[in-house]
Amino acid sequence: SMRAMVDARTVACKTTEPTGRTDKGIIDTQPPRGTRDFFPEDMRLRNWLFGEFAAVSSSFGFEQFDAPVLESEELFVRKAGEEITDQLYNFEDKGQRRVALRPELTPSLARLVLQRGRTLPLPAKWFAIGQCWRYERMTRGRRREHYQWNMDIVGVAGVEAEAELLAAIVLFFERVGLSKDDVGIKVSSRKVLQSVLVQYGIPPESFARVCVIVDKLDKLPREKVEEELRVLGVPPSTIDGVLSALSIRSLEELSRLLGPDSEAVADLSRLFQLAEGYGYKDWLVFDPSVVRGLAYYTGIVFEGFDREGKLRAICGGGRYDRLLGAFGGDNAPMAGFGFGDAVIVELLKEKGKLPAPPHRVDDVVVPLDMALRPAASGIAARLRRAGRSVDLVLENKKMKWAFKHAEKLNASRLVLVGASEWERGKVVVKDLAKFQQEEVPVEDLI
Ligand SMILES: OCc1cccc(Br)n1
Repeated sequence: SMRAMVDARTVACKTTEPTGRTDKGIIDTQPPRGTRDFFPEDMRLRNWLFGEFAAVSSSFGFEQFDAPVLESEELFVRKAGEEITDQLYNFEDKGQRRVALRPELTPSLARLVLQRGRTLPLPAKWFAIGQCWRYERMTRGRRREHYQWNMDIVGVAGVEAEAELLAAIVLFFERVGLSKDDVGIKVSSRKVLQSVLVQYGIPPESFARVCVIVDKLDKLPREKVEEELRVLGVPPSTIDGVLSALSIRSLEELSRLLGPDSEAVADLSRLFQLAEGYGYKDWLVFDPSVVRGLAYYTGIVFEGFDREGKLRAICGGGRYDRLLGAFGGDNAPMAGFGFGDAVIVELLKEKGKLPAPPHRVDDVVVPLDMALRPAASGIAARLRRAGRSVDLVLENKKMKWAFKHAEKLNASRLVLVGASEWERGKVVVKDLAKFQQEEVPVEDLI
């Protein structure tokens, strides 16, 4: 067949020329480095996952938004040494504009909020599911794109916003069959680190960079982190203070360290109290070593993790009250999270809970001879108008083939359009689940 020939010739050709064409003229059928194709079976899983994201978002009354994958580079240029901006997929376009493929959705959200300005009714509860990009040297062979679900609340200063966002994450986990024994959510506040740095006299303008470096503690050896902090002018004595604060594991201890009127303690205590109300307190783990790697977080931060500790963070988020100001606008309180499409699939696979949604149709319609093809097309049209999914057999096939085809498509019914029945204004409907058939007048067919 054509396909076999193409495959054989593709295999036979060793390398592709820079144009992507082999010396035999076949294009490279692989997707660009670091990207994925979604064949139908992959798309069915993706549609299932995104369907769960959207269902949770709407059960929280959130509205969906989107923005271009391509954004002005200035949206993402931050001087805090984040991995996400170091790996920006940026370039100059043919109009000499500095542009970038978005590495995250939050800056676009901020841009839309600024675009609406005071006309935006607050609180705004928006969600998005969008493809995000990074340009990573392929030495690490990691992906360069993923899809991320975001939920954000604009205009709520209290930790009630974070509690609501955490509730959405918990509901998602429950919906996909994961329990608090499978996953948890580490919660802290950047105000912990902030107050420690103030105690050690570190200037506030270093705060974002210190957070980005401290976030690497679970990725880099400690001396590497200490080295990066030292380069930033954070003396070793401060580092010890910071690291000891991050090893605290209870709010009582934190309160002793930071004092009774610490904002961090107040925020976290309130958050755990709300979590009790929602009923997801047991999903939370107070862990001040969680700072997250995005420069703009200012308060509560959190990240979902697998209790077996085999995988990277499942999701992450927090409060970022100063992002609009960083874009030159008036600040508004904001909190949100990002939830990628990769780790969750790995985790569900591990847990044997990854669905494999089958392709199916309601009806297969088969004309039993060529002259009845227009009639069969009319039957298919009628069924489709009634909302049924219909596979109309487009070539002249025998009954035996039609049966096998209907089974492959997990069809509920096989509708046969045959000459003798058609003369009487009827078609034969075989119920493939109950192994019974009946003659149905066309006007009664749905
Ligand atoms: O989570 C960091 C990230 C950003 C963009 C693309 C990919 Br893949 N990963």
